[in-house]
Amino acid sequence: MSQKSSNTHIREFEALISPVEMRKAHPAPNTVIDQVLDYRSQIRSALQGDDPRLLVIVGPCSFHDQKAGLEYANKLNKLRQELEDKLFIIMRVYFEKPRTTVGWKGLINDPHLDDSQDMAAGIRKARQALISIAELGLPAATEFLDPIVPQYTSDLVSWAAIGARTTESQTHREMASGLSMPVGFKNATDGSLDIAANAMVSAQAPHAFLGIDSQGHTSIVRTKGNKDVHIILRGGGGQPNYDRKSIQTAKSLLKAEPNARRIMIDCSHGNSNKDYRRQPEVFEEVIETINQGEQSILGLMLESFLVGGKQSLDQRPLTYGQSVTDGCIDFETTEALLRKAHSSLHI
Ligand SMILES: O=C[C@H](O)[C@H](O)COP(=O)(O)O
Ligand SMILES: C=C(OP(=O)(O)O)C(=O)O
Repeated sequence: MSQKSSNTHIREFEALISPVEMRKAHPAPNTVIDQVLDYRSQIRSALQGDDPRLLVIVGPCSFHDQKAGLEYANKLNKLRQELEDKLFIIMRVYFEKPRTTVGWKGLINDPHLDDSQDMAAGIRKARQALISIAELGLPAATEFLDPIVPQYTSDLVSWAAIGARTTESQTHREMASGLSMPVGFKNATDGSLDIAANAMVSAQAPHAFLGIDSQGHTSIVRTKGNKDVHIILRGGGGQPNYDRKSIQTAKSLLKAEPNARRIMIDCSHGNSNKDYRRQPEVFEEVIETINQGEQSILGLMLESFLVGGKQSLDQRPLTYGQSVTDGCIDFETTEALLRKAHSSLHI
């Protein structure tokens, strides 16, 4: 009898409902879709230098709790409406966490936070959260990690990131070339910018790759290429890269069109040396750089939640509104920072 030679390390396969069935069960109202399309086109204008407002991608490191996430979204949305003449505020609604080794992989992978990995519920919860946030009128930003996921959620996303751990991956560049929204590529965790610059070239080109269609059928996915791409400077290798010299280095590497704004600065991660309390000083220094005439900066990213810091998932009960992944600044600090930037920005 011949021995089985494939799937020897697979425990089980569990079928998932198709993207079209999921979208039917949790439909996005037409008004919401129109708004997503409008937000994407406003981000494109900012990328091209036609809209001078500063993008601020702000919100929890990971979205783990519907109630706290929506409370945060409500507060942020009020601030967004107040400051929208100078700041284009978009909420970080991150459902997928790429880990350095192992750890909780986000709401889509493990929505019950107990290693049961009920991804069917995870995708459903993610979609429900995105609909609720969109219904407030607040644009959503997310990181796409698993190339299957966009078929389930991307209709509700205005801006997407490819993370530092996947920017060099061909699979992620191919996915980005087919995404419908502007995409930012992080520099590598060791600080190198080349992989992000290469990702931007790759994602602008058409590709063909294997994926699923809206019916869930395995398909050859042929993309048109996505011109709406930029770099995200997140620091790395023990060094920050939000200073003027690093911005000049990124500019010469990218050789961007004269008016384009193709650089976003992440105030967290390597730029804060993973100390969330340092995010405000990074943010304020970049605002100062912009006020001194630097025109290539599209926006800033902040990790922020209701309560400052982070907590371990081993701790129960969990503290309401506090990050279960990277440390975040609290909402009060975030609000003060954004108000100050709004009054000091010369745009
Ligand atoms: O933004 C989140 C984390 O920095 C990223 O997912 C890596 O986390 P880890 O190093 O704790 O695994
Ligand atoms: C994982 C993230 O960042 P990075 O890819 O820069 O580590 C993130 O922004 O959540």
